[in-house]
Amino acid sequence: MYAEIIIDITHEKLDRIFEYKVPEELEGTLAVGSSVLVPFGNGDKVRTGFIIGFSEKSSFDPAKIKEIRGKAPKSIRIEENLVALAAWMKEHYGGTMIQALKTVWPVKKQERPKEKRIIRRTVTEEEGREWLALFQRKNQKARARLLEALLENEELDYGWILRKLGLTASVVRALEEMQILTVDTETVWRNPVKASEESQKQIEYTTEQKEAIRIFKEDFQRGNPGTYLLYGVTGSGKTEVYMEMIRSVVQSGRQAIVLIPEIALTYQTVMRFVRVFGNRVSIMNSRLSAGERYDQMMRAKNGEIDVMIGPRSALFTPFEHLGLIVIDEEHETTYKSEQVPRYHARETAIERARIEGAGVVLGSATPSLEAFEGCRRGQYRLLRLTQRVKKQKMAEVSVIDMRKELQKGNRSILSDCLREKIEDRLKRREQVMLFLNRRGFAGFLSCRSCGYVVKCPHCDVSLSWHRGGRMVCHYCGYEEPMIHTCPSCGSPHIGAFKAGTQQVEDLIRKEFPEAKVLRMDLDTTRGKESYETILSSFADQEADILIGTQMIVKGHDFPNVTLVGVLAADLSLYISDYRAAERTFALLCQAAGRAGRGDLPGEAVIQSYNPEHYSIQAAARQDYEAFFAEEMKFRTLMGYPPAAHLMAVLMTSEDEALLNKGAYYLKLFAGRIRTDAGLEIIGPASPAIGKVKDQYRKVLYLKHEDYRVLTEAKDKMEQYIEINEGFQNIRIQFDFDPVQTF
Ligand SMILES: Nc1ncnc2c1ncn2[C@@H]1O[C@H](COP(=O)(O)OP(=O)(O)OP(=O)(O)O)[C@@H](O)[C@H]1O
Ligand SMILES: [Zn+2]
Ligand SMILES: [Zn+2]
Repeated sequence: MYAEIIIDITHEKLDRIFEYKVPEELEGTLAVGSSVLVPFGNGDKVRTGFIIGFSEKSSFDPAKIKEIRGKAPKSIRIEENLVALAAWMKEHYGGTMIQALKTVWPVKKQERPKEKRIIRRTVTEEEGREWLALFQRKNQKARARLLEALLENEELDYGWILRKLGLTASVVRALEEMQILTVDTETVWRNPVKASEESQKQIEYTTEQKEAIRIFKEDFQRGNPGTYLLYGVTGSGKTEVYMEMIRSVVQSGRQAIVLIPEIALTYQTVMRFVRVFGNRVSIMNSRLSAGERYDQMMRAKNGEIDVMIGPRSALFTPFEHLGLIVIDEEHETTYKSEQVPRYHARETAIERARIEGAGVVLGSATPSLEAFEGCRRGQYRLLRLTQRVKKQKMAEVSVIDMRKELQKGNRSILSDCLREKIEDRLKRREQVMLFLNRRGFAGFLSCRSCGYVVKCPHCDVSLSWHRGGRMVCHYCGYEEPMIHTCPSCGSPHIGAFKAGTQQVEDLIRKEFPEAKVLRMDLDTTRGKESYETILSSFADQEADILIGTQMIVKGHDFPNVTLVGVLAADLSLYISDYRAAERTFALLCQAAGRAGRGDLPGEAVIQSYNPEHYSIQAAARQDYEAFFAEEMKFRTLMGYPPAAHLMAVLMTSEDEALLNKGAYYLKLFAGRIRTDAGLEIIGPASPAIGKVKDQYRKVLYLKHEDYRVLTEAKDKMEQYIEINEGFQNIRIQFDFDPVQTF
């Protein structure tokens, strides 16, 4: 018997299957996904490898095939289904098989769970009392204290009781030798979710909710759930629908994964699930330690939980009988991985569900073009929630032309209209959210006399002005003190002109000194808990105005918010990215959706320098379908996803001349791959950011309607790079249907 093995080394040249003989004594104990020790390379150094298949016959001379040395110690087998998923990911997104395996099974073997020691009384109560009397007679106080505690509780936590009673380990050992107690070591699967006392409130589903639930349940019970898009306006009760679907999945003995963008993975959201599923729910997020993540994986594998909630990587939770994957806010760009393999969680979830016979529910108020187009093509089933649960009206939206404000002589970042409405809300003691599409105190620094922009010497991006008089690079962290004269022309008129959240806060405090203001952005939420603290104090109405970046528009329910202001709505339109309009539309709708979720009607004010743009117009009317129609025309015309597929080939090197040469030859090669199929090649271009951490970057884009033509091109390019010495000092990555520009 022979095993097909992937060696645990990330190196493109070793990205192939190696055959090893399975020794007789190991036959039957190894399976696909097992990790083993094998001799490899010069001097037969022992390496770890993963088994991805078996064969009866070898394709090489059996005499030359080496033998597996043994199982890798303390290793846990990767589920066979996840090995299959990894193979699909490698094929679909590029990268090596070992990178794909490590993506679906991110647990490193040294991440052992915490161990807990427990002391148990082994004698009866009566015997115990006799021993106690003996210790007291002999004046052995420490022994007596421990035994007294054990007579009250048959089981005690070792560390805790020693600390509490001020005992040493030798006391425990003495009683252990007398066979009064035993010390057992147990593995504790740490649970980050603490089940709450609050019980779940009873709700009567709306007609639309019932219909969505019914359709899913029927398909699921028939054994062929597919992919659904739950397209529901903000506040329409999508989360309740997911929970009901999950309940039916769990009742039939299967498990569910709920993906939520990290930013929206709040205590509020998690508790809603805990109220329904108790301690059968777990979460996975980046704030958990490696050990805690391991524990959650093991709890899932051991069948101790039914529901896993988490960001993108929770998709790989090793459930035994997966029944449903929910992707909330499916349009979010964070569902695309920025590490090789650059997978998209939506596509990967659909593939995992296909392998395991599970269903996928995508939910959004502003679906991605991919999801809505998928429904139009009949690949996904559309489930609609058109009404908010309590029939609250959607916020009334007004668009303010900021160019006209300037003409009127208003140079402030607040339009007159928004200022008046804020005043009004403060009087009525209702809450306001102000949303700014940017991070930090200010944007770039430029010279008003000559136009010079201060840039990072390593990254080719502009430096940002931070409080305390420093200029900071947001890509690499480079800092220097603020300059006061222009290095190019010597003019003193150099400074920061774009507004940031901190500047908005300063302005609001000045204009509305009586208002209590909170600010939430990356700078104020660094600490572990501060994000929750800010949100809950705003929810408890301890502040009147919340100012923030995109993180405040995500999925929070603040019933007393009746006004949402969007400052500089179009900033995200100027990013050179084919998804800029889609992102702008989604952000504006989500922002407007924060207003009027309680009993009071809501209003939103969108300030823009480009108010005619269709994404802003459609967002003002909250008209997704109008936006979709307009945007699809653009994507079709330009051959962008989802109308066609796009593959970015990102090349980086420290050596600029070598990179330019490599990019030239790679393009030449790409042009010869499929001359018949109309493969379009764009570039090589210098990305918007031409240099990061002293690495130069170039990018090629390949476009085609058929995804398979692109994966074929990727395979050929990989082969070309591998045999070509010239590419040794150039790093190359592939990105399919990228969600960002390089
Ligand atoms: N049928 C219902 N009856 C009463 N309350 C409901 C019903 N469905 C949902 N709710 C409540 O309405 C609020 C909004 O619902 P939910 O959070 O599920 O909506 P959503 O569509 O996920 O919201 P969003 O995407 O805007 O964050 C929640 O407090 C939820 O408990
Ligand atoms: Zn200047
Ligand atoms: Zn930098």
